[in-house]
Amino acid sequence: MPVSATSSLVAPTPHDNSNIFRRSANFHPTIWGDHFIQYVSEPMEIDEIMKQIVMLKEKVSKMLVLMNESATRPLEEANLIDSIQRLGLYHHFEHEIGEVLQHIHNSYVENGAITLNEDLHCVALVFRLLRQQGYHILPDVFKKFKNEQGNFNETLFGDVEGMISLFEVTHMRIHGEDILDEAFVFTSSHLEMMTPQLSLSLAAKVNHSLKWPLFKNLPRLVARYYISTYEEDPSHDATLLLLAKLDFNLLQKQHKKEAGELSKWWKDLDLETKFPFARNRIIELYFWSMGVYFEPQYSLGRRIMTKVLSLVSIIDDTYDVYGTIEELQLFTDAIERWDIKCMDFLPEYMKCVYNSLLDLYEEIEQEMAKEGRTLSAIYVKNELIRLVQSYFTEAKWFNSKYIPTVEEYVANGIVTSVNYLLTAISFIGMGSIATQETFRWLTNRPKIVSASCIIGRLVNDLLSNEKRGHVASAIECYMKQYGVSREDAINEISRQVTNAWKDINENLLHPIQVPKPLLIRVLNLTRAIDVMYKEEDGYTHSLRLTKNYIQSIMLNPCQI
Ligand SMILES: CC(C)=CCC/C(C)=C/COP(=O)(O)OP(=O)(O)O
Repeated sequence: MPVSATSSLVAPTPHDNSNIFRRSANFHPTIWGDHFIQYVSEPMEIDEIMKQIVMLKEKVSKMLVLMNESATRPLEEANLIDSIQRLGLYHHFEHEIGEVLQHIHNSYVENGAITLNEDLHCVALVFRLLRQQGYHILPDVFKKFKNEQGNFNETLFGDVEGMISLFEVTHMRIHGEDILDEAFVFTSSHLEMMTPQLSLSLAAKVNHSLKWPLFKNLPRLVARYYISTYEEDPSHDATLLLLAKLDFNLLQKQHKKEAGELSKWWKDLDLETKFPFARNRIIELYFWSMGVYFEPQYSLGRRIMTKVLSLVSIIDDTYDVYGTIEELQLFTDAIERWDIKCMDFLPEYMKCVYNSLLDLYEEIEQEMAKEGRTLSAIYVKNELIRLVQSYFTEAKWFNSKYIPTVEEYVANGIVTSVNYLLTAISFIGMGSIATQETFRWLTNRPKIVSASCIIGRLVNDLLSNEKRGHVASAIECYMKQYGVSREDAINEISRQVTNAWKDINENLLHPIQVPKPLLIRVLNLTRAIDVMYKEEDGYTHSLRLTKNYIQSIMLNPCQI
């Protein structure tokens, strides 16, 4: 897909700006202001904590090795691994966990089928852990929980833990797994009905699972929640809990500092004053980037991703809300040419974002040069150009009141979901495993990334379609094309989202085409959408759920 300039630049005719009708979206102002800037100069004082963490890690590592050597109790092993993962510690024990799961696979799986003769919770837990690891396990093992009529047994209603575990599994289902489609309907509907009869704590657990299923949640949010519930469980392992808390707090300090540095960068550019019509959400964007990779070594990736997103967000608002079609033509041309000289041809207010974008691209090039990966930067530039071209297509459609077909809309909308660009940027932060070959793979629009883009576009449309002042959303396109009600269109679009998740899940199973850590970035990008667009557009309206997320993982430390 070559990128080329589509029209020539001409200097804008001087005009009286005050006569131009400009739309306004009235976005709420920043919640955070300069709050995070104070953390830039806060001392890290990590030596003592690091020593403690190293010691605790050794203990947990020994626990895993010992368990693997004496491996006779799969439930115990699976529970330990599950706790380590939920507590946000997986990255410390990747190797040991891999060994234990391999052992479980060798001992309890034959021809893809789990042979464990255990209760629903145990079977579902082992299934989930193995599938998460990439093993292609068959869901036939759940047949034994069905009755002669082929329905799931009503006796399972008494087994809330088992029902929750099965519900969690269903989010990893792939195409053709009818039994897991049925299990999803069975568990979600019955768990919801059961909550009034449960104890307060169990009902809270059920409600949390229903709203934030593990597989679709962001790992830091999972960790913060689980650290508090694990502590309340009398059978918790004290070593594991202490390690989780210390590690969480240490990382939180790093995240706060990084967010503070980005806040300062944003403030120094003074983009808030220069683009009063745009959303001012630098901290929300850092949270988004942290969702993609939270681990300490990905600081560069988080920095670059947040900066790019903050400029993309201004550009999106310019195309959706503020810019006239003539101005947008000029900006699109300038981006296609990618040349600082184009600044002279842009309206005054656009110059700053154009200049900042070119500066940022230079920063990315320099960072990549340090790692001997200069060529990688070009993929980011190409994705940015495609994004802006697609924004312009939407603006032209809106301007001419054209309602595209669903196919036309989605082909363009998967680009404006921003996830192709974000995947390329996430690879920038992954070091040498993101080779030229993997970037080329990305350029060929692999299914897993396209599915993530489809989810990004459609979920955004499902949650914000009523309030949009711009191009017709997927729902409206579908309603017009097929002459159906809004409700029917929403059902169909939701079905497409479910299917796209199945594509993602399928492409995470072995054999995989690129290193798993790169695929995890795509998964996390998609999780970020699920979290951000939970009950509302939590990016635009960040005062409620998003604010709580940020407070819980970026500000509130765990009490030791
Ligand atoms: C993925 C991220 C964090 C991108 C940066 C900001 C952005 C464009 C958010 C989506 O806004 P929107 O809901 O207005 O998008 P659209 O205009 O495409 O509907």
